[in-house]
Amino acid sequence: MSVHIEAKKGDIAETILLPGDPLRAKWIAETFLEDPKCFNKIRNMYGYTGTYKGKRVSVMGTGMGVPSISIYANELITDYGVKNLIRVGSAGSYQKHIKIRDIVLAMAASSNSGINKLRFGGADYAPTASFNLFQKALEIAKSKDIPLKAGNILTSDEFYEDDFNSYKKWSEFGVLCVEMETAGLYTLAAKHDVNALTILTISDSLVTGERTTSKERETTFKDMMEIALELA
Ligand SMILES: O=P(O)(O)O[C@H]1O[C@H](CO)[C@@H](O)[C@H]1O
Ligand SMILES: O=c1cc[nH]c(=O)[nH]1
Repeated sequence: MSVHIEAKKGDIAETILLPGDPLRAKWIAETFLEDPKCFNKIRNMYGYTGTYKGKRVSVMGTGMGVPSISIYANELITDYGVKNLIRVGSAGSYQKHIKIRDIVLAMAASSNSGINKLRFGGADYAPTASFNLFQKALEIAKSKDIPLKAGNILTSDEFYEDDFNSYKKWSEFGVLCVEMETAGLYTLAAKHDVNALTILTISDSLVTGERTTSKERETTFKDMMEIALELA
């Protein structure tokens, strides 16, 4: 048992899927895993381990934002020996060509979070995806005919910005979309020499103001989940 996870050693698989929402973790476990067993309920941050096509895989919520995912990623890696951390999240598009329901692989994560400035004494660190997971995700998507976009994303500390138009600076420099955890996840994976990849489904667009309905989100999330589970 660690501070925020009540699982016993060995309860968590080497590969884990990490949605922000603990209820999405429960839905993934109940929808896709065989024989899922719940290993965590502390703070209602549900975690499950089951099998997918005969392989052991876990899924657990991370909460929202870099501080929250950093707590769970730290404990999963150092207390439970997790080696592959695959974030499955939603994101807001910053580009005209990144449409609602598109799937985006985060090659790198820019950030307005202060955590790496603190860590690196004011210098910039570039958190990047693990090459082997990234390459495998491309192959899986190709074999399943699932179109993908990939590039730099923004990990933001804010969901509600004071200045709505501030996204345009990131957009001008090629950032594809915004979410709130990946820079923290990629940095910790690098520190501990494990693998991490973020797969995102576009749930809304800052460019057009469109939003997906709950039903649409559920079905498009399925494509993202299939890529993530095949990676496991
Ligand atoms: O859908 P999830 O994985 O929670 O990801 C996105 O949604 C939340 C904001 O609504 C943030 O956690 C953001 O990163
Ligand atoms: O962090 C997020 C996630 C989805 N949509 C956004 O605009 N921001």
